[in-house]
Amino acid sequence: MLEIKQLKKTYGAKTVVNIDQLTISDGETIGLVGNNGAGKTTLFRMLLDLIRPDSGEILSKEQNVANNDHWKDYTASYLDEGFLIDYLTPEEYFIFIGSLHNLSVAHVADYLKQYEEFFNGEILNSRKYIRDFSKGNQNKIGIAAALMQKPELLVLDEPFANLDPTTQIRLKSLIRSLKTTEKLTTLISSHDLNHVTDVCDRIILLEKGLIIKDFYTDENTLKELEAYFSE
Ligand SMILES: Nc1ncnc2c1ncn2[C@@H]1O[C@H](COP(=O)(O)OP(=O)(O)OP(=O)(O)O)[C@@H](O)[C@H]1O
Repeated sequence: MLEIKQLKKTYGAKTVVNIDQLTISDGETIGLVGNNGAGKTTLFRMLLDLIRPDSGEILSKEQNVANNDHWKDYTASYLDEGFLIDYLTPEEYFIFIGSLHNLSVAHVADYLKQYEEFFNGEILNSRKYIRDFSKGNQNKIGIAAALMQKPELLVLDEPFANLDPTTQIRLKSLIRSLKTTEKLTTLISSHDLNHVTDVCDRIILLEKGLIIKDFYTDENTLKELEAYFSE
């Protein structure tokens, strides 16, 4: 699905992403971990062509994301509330996103039914603008909207942050079920080592833009990561 080659991004004198080679296969659920400033969001932003690398490339289905738009047909993402439209209600936003994917209002309403539990009664029919929702509820809106296009690749930046424990657990079930039913490839950055090792089958550890570890999760992964981060 993805191939990263000699990717570098610098800000001033500081190299914030420096990845020589990385391949991500179809259907993998990848957890990107690393302390503040490790380069996780910068990597995601380059993957979504929101910023350009200084050198190197990111190939999605063998095509450079910086040179063509094909990846947009099958890639969904929610990085932060900048992806939302503040002055719309959630319903208006979902209908707008649906229209981008040629979905009718009725289709969108039908799609949203499956998120009833995930929304926990707090999102729909609330007569509030998106800007007036809590950060956690904004996350839920962004994630549900991202999934509307039935993506093959999903990119989520710290999706567990600001979610209540019940929704964190529901989000993990959602990610697992999309992996099984849709063979979705997912990239998640997270500071929550527990959740990320629980839901991901592969962990990539970034430090100062470099990949320090890249391994498949097993029953020892959480302990190994905790040991690494407590050094
Ligand atoms: N536009 C920018 N201008 C200058 N420096 C930047 C810019 N964007 C990011 N950086 C720097 O790049 C480094 C990596 O930032 P990034 O946000 O990718 O880290 P992160 O791993 O996502 O961190 P966090 O866990 O805190 O979200 C940081 O040192 C940050 O200050």
